Amino acid sequence: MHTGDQLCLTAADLTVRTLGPATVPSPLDGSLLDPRDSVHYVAETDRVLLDDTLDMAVRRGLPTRELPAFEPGGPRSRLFFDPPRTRVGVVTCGGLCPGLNNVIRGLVLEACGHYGVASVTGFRNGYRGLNRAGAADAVELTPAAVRGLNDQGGTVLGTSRGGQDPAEMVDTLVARGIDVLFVIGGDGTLRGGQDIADEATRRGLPIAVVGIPKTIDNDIPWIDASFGFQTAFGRAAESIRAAHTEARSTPNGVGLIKLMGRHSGFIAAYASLASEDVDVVLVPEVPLDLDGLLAHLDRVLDRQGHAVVVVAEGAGQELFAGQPQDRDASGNLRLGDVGALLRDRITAAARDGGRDISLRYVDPGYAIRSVPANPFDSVYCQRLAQAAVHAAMAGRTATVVGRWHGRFVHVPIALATASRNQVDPQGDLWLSVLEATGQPFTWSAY
Ligand SMILES: Nc1ncnc2c1ncn2[C@@H]1O[C@H](COP(=O)(O)OP(=O)(O)OP(=O)(O)O)[C@@H](O)[C@H]1O
Ligand SMILES: O=P(O)(O)OC[C@H]1O[C@](O)(CO)[C@@H](O)[C@@H]1O
Ligand SMILES: [Mg+2]
Repeated sequence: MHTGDQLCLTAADLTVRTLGPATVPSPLDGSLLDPRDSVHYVAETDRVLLDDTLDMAVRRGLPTRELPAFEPGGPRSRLFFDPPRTRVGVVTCGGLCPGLNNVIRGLVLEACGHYGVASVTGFRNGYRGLNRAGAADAVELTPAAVRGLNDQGGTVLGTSRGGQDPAEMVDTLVARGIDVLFVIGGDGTLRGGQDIADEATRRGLPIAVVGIPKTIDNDIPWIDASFGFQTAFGRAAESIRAAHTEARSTPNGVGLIKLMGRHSGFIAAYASLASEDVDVVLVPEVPLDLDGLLAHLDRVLDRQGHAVVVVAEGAGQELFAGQPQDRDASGNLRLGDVGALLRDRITAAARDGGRDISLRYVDPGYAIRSVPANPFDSVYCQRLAQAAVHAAMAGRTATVVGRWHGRFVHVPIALATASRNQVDPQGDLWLSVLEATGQPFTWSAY
């Protein structure tokens, strides 16, 4: 995220929607320390500052209380919903991501075990499960039903892409008496959640819609990281290590690894840094000049006898200019296959230059996102789920929970979907990549 984008935000942009006054005492009283002085409860007046450098805060020239800041996540002493009369719904949408099942389990355990809600319904196969026909497949989620889910990749509820009518989805919620809907997904899912929340508000229905940020691409802004991202890049790093071993074991060995990342190159950047032996990282955020890349590779091969190139699937799309662009059911662009293009062009350039290379092309594809969450993500998923239940029970809606600079916060969905988190080519992450790989700042200047 660019500093300039952050400085444009005001306190109003960070204000989350609330369904109404919170008057119901939390049932968490009694299960915790003395509620009068428990550090557990969040003070409603407290905030988590958006800016975490002194210079940024000073540049705003505002009194401290008026600095833009997020509402903190966590349990409130007063709730909007009365737990035993509250019905909860859960849906998972979009591509798979490590930790989906952990979040489902966490939501059920927190909502049932701690708040004692009336029921938790799982809607099957993404937003499709909320349309008239799909609702028939909904399942009851109990603590017993979610036991052991945390060890499994995928989503026990199923998922899908493709739009549904918000009015029909709200009809389903009304028919089933759902008061709180948790939407687990990426930017598309959050936009869908916002539509549902807006439709409910239009009808004067007090239904809370709270998002939990899922996406291996880590492209949701104003959140340190989406869940599953760390597991996914860890898995991707294993593929890079394998490709590196292959490359360095052969004269003029070239390892080419294609990783997911439609518009954001975080997986490629982090997995490459984790592997330490990458010579070139290509991300969607940095324009690619093929001649510059090929010239650089030639020098790397001269110098060390092998080379490792990591390419995010969204990199180098400018090389497909003029070709017809297709979209998936959710409206996401289908990208040109940059991995195959690079494989062919690197091989052809080496042949033309009289160099006999051995290129190994590795595309771990879905293997990085269908695995169970690693320990870090397991903890993160559980804590996000708890934060989501706290937020919803206190009446927050059109809100996504996340962590900002290490603290759990409530982010308005409108803000989380207004832009995309991307690798900043001027930022310190990309600088680390340049330092680790030794690749040039721009290809065209090569
Ligand atoms: N602009 C939008 N408005 C309303 N609903 C949307 C919008 N974009 C996507 N959706 C719906 O949200 C669901 C998930 O969207 P999508 O397939 O883009 O995945 P995602 O949530 O962005 O996750 P990921 O990108 O990690 O796969 C789909 O059912 C889709 O129709
Ligand atoms: O093939 P599918 O399931 O549409 O998913 C592919 C896309 O999903 C993502 O992993 C995001 O979930 C992208 O990086 C990737 O392009
Ligand atoms: Mg998306």
